[in-house]
Amino acid sequence: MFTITKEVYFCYGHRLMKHQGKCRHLHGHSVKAAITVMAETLNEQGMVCDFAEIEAAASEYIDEQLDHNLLLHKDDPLLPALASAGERFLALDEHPTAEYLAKLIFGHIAGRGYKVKSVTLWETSNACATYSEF
Ligand SMILES: Nc1nc2c(c(=O)[nH]1)N=C([C@H](O)[C@H](O)COP(=O)(O)OP(=O)(O)OP(=O)(O)O)CN2
Ligand SMILES: [Zn+2]
Repeated sequence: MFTITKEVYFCYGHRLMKHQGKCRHLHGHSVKAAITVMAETLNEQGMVCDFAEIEAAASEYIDEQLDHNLLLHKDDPLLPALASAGERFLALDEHPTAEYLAKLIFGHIAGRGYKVKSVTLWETSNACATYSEF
């Protein structure tokens, strides 16, 4: 089995409503997502696929949905105020943790036909979460 990994960088604001500490308050992160795609055989170019293909598949989702956005749980009481102020935000079905964001990115890239092994989201320089289905 071959694997390749492409890293993409983006940033967002969020808060974790149920967090017992400081993360329940609005704050932001500049993050790295490491996307690993696998293949049993190489294509005619000798690749799993071009790194640029993974970046393109990731960026079409990340740039539109996550990057420079405010990621909040759909039940966050801030949502009505943000909407009436005309602020951009994304209301999520689950808490905007690194785990859930890794799963969202995984789902998008897998949905584009790539055999994704894992997505690891580095939320800080020393903390990451990984989603995989294999
Ligand atoms: N399992 C998870 N734990 C935490 C998440 C998460 O997404 N999944 N998120 C947060 C905060 O949003 C934020 O990422 C803070 O992380 P943390 O590493 O605790 O914060 P610091 O950078 O302040 O850590 P230090 O290493 O102590 O500087 C919290 N937990
Ligand atoms: Zn955070």
